[in-house]
Amino acid sequence: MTDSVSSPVIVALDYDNAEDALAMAGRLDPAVCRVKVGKELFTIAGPDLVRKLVASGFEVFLDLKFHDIPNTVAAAVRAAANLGVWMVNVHASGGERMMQAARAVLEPFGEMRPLLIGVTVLTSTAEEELAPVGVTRGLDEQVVALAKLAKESGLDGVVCSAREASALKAECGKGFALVTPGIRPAGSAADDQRRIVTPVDAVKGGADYLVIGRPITAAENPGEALGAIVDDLHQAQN
Ligand SMILES: O=C(O)c1cc(=O)[nH]c(=O)n1[C@@H]1O[C@H](COP(=O)(O)O)[C@@H](O)[C@H]1O
Repeated sequence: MTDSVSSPVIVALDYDNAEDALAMAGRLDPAVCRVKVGKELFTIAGPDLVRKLVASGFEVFLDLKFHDIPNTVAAAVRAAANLGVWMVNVHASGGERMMQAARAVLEPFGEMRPLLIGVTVLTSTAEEELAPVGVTRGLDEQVVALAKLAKESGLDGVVCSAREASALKAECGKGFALVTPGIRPAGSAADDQRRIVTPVDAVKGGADYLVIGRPITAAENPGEALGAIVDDLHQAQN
């Protein structure tokens, strides 16, 4: 894990065009936060946009949540590594062979390889939504089981809700990164998220990275919104 960035915040650049994404990145400081490129932006703006963000000094989380046969996922993860991203993710529910293949393909990149992260249960998912898709154990149990599988498959960490962070730290250990979306400063709208936690509580619970989109990008002054979150985190640390 790198500590070249002074806060654990990863700003989700969820835009439908490269110009808006680059404009937002231009208002952020790569020494203070990282940025995330997800499915919509990548589908529209593609690898060029990722290269531009990397070239402007940002550590980029390429959030495409790969889930496919092992060969296809491994090839996609290699392509992401070739873009110079800092973090890339796959769905842990894709299984052990898929995750192992994704991890193996990063070996030749050595220390330059991106962190490989497994998605457990999306933060927009509520407990009652699991049974209809065939998951009969409880949500917390499912998150822990997928995180353990991701760890055994050689991954560097998982995406989970900060609500599950302390249980996962206990199960998976300190060096296993917990990346937590569904972060909402007190008083912000939950939007479509279901398992939300404030930034300070997330870090106190053991989250290593906080993925934050709308509370920053939809704020009247995104720089101030980020600054307020970072200040709260620093105060909570001291
Ligand atoms: O992998 C992710 O980043 C992710 C996983 C998850 O379980 N939940 C989740 O919200 N995300 C992403 O995190 C971001 C959250 O954005 P906001 O809800 O606007 O803060 C979005 O880009 C989501 O795609």
